[in-house]
Amino acid sequence: MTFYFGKMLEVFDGLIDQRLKQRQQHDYNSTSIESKDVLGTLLDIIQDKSVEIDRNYMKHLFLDLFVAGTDTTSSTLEWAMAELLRSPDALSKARLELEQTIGKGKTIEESDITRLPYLQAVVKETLRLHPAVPLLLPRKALADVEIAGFIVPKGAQVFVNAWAIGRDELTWENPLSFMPERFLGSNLDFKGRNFELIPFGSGRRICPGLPLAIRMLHLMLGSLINSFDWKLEDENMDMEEKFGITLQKAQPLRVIPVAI
Ligand code: HEM
Repeated sequence: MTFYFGKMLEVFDGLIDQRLKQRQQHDYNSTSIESKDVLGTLLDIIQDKSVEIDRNYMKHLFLDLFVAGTDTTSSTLEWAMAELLRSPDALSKARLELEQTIGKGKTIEESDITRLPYLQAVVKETLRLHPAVPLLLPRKALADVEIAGFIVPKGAQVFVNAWAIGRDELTWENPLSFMPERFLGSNLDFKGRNFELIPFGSGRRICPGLPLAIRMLHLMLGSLINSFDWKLEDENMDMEEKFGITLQKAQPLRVIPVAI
């Protein structure tokens, strides 16, 4: 792990050097896509506000964003595809909605997402059953606290089991079934206000990548469904989970895209 982190830090170093060089060139375009990404924004802040941001901090910020943002988003997408391929009815509904709203095979734009309630419900249902960070990030009690008759002593490490909350039969009807319909016409979402669905956590340490992750998930999932038909390599797909900091599929999803 340390080896890979070291390699990534080297890559970031190279990118920062390259970008600094570009910005010194006369034809540097301050409105280009690159200048608006995280690195461009940080360099703008340093330049415009004359603040010093240590290069080492910058590299470790990028490392945080990569580590926190890649496996989480890709495994959620994998679970969403796996669930849809096991639920032909849900897949047909998602596909029909895309066809009718944006047109078969067309590329999805960010602005289309609000017009795709079924796709949004599929993403919510996937995050309910397969929260990528199942125990959120650990907390530490600052003082003795009593919750529901239990004392959590000062200094105790506390995990919040978002995975179990999403499968609680007192809250969810048929908790183990993949039913995106349960979210249609409901205001319940994953932005930290509804404690029955907290795949991104809640409160001041809620996932800062939520807005990006959500856009990416809808765009990627919608594009995959709208651009191809999909065939499972093995009809008896295994849905076992591999437990870890992130919740992965134990057996990677293997599917064959078929041209539409
Ligand atoms: C489906 C995708 C994602 C899920 C399910 C997810 C989930 C989470 C969760 C549960 C936490 C801990 C929150 C808590 O304990 O209350 C977290 C923290 C974090 N996430 Fe995400 N995340 C996702 C994508 C991303 C992306 C795309 C980024 C950035 C590009 C990101 C950056 C972070 C960072 C930096 C933290 C630590 C925040 C802190 O400690 O204050 N995440 N995420």
